[in-house]
Amino acid sequence: MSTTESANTHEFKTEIKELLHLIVHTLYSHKEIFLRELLSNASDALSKVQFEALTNDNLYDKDQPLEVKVSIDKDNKQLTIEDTGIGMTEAQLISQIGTIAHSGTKKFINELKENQDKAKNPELIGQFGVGFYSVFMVADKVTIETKSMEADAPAVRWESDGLGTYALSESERRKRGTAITLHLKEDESEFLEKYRIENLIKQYSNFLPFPVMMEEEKVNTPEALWRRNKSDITDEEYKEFYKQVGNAWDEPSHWEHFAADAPVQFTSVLYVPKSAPYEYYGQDQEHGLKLYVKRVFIQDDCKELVPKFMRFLKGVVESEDLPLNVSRESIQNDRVITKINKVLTKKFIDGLKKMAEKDGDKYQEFWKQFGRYIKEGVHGEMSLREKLLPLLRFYSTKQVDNPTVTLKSYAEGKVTDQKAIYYAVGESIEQLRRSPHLEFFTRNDIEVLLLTEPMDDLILNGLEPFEELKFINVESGDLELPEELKKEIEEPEVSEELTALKEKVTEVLTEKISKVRFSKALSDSPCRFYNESGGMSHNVRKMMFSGGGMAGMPGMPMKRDLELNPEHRFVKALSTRLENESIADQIKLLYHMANLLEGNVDDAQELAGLVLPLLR
Ligand SMILES: Nc1ncnc2c1ncn2[C@@H]1O[C@H](COP(=O)(O)OP(=O)(O)OP(=O)(O)O)[C@@H](O)[C@H]1O
Repeated sequence: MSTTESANTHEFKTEIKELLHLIVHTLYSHKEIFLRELLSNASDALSKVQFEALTNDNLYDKDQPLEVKVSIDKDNKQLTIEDTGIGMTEAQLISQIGTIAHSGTKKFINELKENQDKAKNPELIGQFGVGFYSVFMVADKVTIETKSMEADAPAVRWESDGLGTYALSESERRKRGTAITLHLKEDESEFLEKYRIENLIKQYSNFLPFPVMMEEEKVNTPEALWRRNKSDITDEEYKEFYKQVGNAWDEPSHWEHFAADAPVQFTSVLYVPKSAPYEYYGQDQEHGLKLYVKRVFIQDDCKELVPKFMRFLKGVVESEDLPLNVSRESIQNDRVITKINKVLTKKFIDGLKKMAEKDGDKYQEFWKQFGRYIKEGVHGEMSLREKLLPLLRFYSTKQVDNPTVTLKSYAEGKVTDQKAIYYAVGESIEQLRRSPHLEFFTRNDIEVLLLTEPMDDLILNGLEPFEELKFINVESGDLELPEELKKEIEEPEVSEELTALKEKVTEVLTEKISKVRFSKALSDSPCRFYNESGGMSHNVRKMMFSGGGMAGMPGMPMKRDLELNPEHRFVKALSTRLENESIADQIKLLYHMANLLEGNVDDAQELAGLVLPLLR
């Protein structure tokens, strides 16, 4: 390459500089992970070339054995990891080594800038895989020499001290693949010790599917763990394999290892991680299952192997019944894959059921982390709904410490004539416990399920009755109460003054309220909202109108209905002040009160303006 020094020196992108800063300042207590990251990249590169070899006759250096070599040069303080994988062209080197692969990692880095506490939690950071750049924790200079599998692509050399720039030049390399040489920092000589490197390979990368060689000897055990006999595998081995296959730092909380022969042949190990992925709502959240066919790695995060709500699982599926040349496109409609999906789903759900029966505490932990995924399944997978319903767990007015209530246990505790399963949705259990909506139910000993996810309302609302009990939000205008209790909240006869108050409230709040009613449902609170006219509960409204694409959808009822407690002294007092010149402001305060009691603020400025005079 006849380029000048300045012409082949490139600047890192800002995001890479940020990542480097983060790595050096937060991950130093786990320096050794650089080796795992490099070996995992090498193994991926080997898998890709193995797959390519199936169809590509022009593959460069086709007969190279597929392996990784790790070598130490003590005199020059260098550690080299070399693979015979797919290699990189110059353009690939620039684009792949120069960007952060996972969109989640980018978001995470941004958040870290705002919340430094998170940066102190290496487990959290570990969820993202910092990748290649972890080398700069131990090296002050790194060289990559790489020759792509494309026959006519020249070999390239990349070199950087990790401080802001990297240099590209021509490389002498003739063999296909990539060699990464680390010039170790002064105090990192532990990584020049053969036993140390061997131990790390065994600890983190033992199950890589290709041999990892040191001085002509194989260090790892590249036999596929999932093909071995269950009874021969120790828990430690399963946990190790999880870390490697899931690119994880934590331990799995649960795993299922099974093989099926009919209706389709496959073997799999599925893992449930200890904690849920950092980002639930990310649209592009990855699936964690790898697909192998006849020992050849085909695809990472294969979405078709399980329904979407099971995307938090990590692990491996291998089948003999698929052709080696399956492509991403053909997988989507493949009948074998569909069958595997069915069997995996059933086995997994059965496994959870068993866990719930045998070890309630363990299931609780699972539920706290992954319950929202199961609810998503209940909502989205009609054909699985029946199977998933018994897995649901809830907090309730009678069970505020742990989510232990099932639909079945709820139904068993219903009061005479109860026709519905009542539920309330809010920000937190603490806030819900004090909600005015619950006063009536608590007084009458009717249990109410307490839910805190924005989507919960939509999910329960969409369910068919359970054992003939409909799902009804406590905010609903029609609670379908047992006959005997109906009377209790029927609109009572009230005094003339109160009737006049109702008219005044309707007039003052006409912009925000559709209907006003008196009811004795409330005990301690002066008022609450209910939904009769619009039928949309607070949470659904919030989800639909907050920022999302549905904001301002025409025809969507924005107004709510207001219920007043005729026995409350504040309401009674208001009714005696109808001629007072500040009555409109006082009524507006009533509206704000209903919001505050739900834990919300609507029009904070107006509220502040109304409260200020009271402080004079
Ligand atoms: N040994 C290698 N051979 C070929 N390509 C490589 C090699 N090492 C890295 N790459 C390329 O560089 C990219 C970036 O690697 P990096 O380790 O930073 O992230 P990643 O492996 O994609 O993700 P992760 O964060 O999970 O490690 C890889 O996706 C791959 O395309």
